[in-house]
Amino acid sequence: MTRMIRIFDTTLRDGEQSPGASMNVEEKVMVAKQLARLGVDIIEAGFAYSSPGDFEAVRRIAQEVEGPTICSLARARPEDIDRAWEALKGAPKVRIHTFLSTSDIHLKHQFRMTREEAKRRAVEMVQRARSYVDDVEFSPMDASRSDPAYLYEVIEAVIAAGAGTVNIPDTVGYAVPQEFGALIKGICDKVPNAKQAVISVHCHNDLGVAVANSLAAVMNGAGQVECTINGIGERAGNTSLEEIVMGLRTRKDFYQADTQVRTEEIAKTSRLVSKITGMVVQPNKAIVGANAFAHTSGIHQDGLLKDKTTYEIMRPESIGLVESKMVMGKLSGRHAFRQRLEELGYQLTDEELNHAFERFKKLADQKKEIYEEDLEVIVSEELAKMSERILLKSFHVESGTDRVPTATVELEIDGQAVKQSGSGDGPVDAIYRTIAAMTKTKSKLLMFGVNAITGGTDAQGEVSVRLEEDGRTVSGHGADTDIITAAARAYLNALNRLAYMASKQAESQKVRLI
Ligand SMILES: CC(=O)SCCNC(=O)CCNC(=O)[C@H](O)C(C)(C)COP(=O)(O)OP(=O)(O)OC[C@H]1O[C@@H](n2cnc3c(N)ncnc32)[C@H](O)[C@@H]1OP(=O)(O)O
Ligand SMILES: CC(C)C(=O)C(=O)O
Repeated sequence: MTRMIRIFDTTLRDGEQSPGASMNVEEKVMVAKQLARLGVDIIEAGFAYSSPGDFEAVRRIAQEVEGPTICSLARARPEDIDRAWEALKGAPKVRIHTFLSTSDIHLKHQFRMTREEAKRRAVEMVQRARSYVDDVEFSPMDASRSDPAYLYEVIEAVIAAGAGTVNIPDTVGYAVPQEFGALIKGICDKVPNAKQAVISVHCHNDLGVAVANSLAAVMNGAGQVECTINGIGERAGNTSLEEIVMGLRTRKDFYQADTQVRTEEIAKTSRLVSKITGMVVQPNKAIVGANAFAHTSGIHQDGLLKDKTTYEIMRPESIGLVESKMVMGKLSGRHAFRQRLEELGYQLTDEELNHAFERFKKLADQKKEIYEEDLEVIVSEELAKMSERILLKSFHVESGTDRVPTATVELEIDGQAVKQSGSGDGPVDAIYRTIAAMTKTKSKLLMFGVNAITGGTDAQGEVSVRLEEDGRTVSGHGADTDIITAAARAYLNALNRLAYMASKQAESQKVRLI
């Protein structure tokens, strides 16, 4: 049977402990609303005692965010617990999360408390929190470096005092997966009342194993995982929400566990947190990194084109991305090259494709990534070998402040001379409208751009246009010292490409019919 693991998001508390990641109240409310859309079970909205801003953030989130339980952190001190309650009171689903260390290192050097004093304080503060709310969580800070026998004693005592969740933190990221899994198993097996509470885990990533530790904990009985979006948090960060959630969802067969998270909201939430905190997600980050669904090598691209499951264990749509990305570069093969050209609207014969592919490989040796524009230059030069159906013979334009711009154009279309006049809003518009009428094109002009290739008033001007017809998009270029001539050439260049592609498609359909 699949167990449902609670997701406790602490992006707004531990996540905010990342250097430079602090968020203002409005930003925190915005993130919390997105976390609710994501479907997390609990949002740790902040540490109410720590500052007036955090108090206000906890208060606003508790009042305004519907769905998840809203939680405030509080030290094991009466003033912290009282302040947490002040921020949370009146809201429907709230939790107070109090904590105190159990490791001798912390008790001796930071708290200057005996084990007995710490246990008594923990119990008193859980009871105080329970006097305000039903839902109380206790964390024995630095649990993974604590004496297990003493840790079990404290856990038993706080559960008896009313803690419904006991969270086991690997505060300094010291534990490794087998060890941490065994610690959770020890707690579940040896603490007599462990079943009366949810055992949670909170792992830090100092050794890069926060997610692995959390998964090991789930295998050994943990029912809640604390985590942050993009894995942000104190020092090397926390367990990343997207990794734990997708790990459990993708390997439900193995873990027999899942979460209620709406994974389609993951990419959006990751982008929001990154934008607000200014913490850029590394490109190779699992799940949400820019490369997580990008395929570069020819063999992988070929496999994917045949069937996505060959090289993808999750679909990008499952985290809210539109599709996986094939990066065109020196490691790409012919299958992916043809596919990308077809997406751009080019249908090439095998021979044309082979020529273009050779040129593409040469270019890819010189450039890290090949963009659409590079592919278009390669293909257009291949296509330039084709015979042009429409040739410009001459044109004449009249325009001025006191007359309607008119153009007279002479073309050769499939060997036939044609001449026609027309008008427009300006000299270029007059020429374009006249050519469109002469060629009977149904194409739409998507883009028109002018660039000076050299400086001065005698500069060579380059015009680029982009046309769309029947789902095919092409660009056309024309250069001349006369900008109107350059514009006419660019338009005809694009029209010739559209005509060529339409004829290629018609040919391939004919072949298929035969
Ligand atoms: C593992 C974690 O991530 S825990 C969460 C960490 N987050 C933060 O610290 C962010 C918010 N913190 C703050 O704004 C401040 O530290 C405050 C407002 C909480 C306290 O500020 P100050 O009163 O100036 O104390 P300061 O931060 O210098 O020292 C911490 C004090 O809290 C005590 N303390 C720390 N944790 C706890 C705890 N869980 N329970 C009881 N007392 C604690 C320390 O022993 C120390 O007490 P002392 O002054 O008697 O020596
Ligand atoms: C407050 C606790 C859960 C914590 O953040 C830690 O120990 O890292």
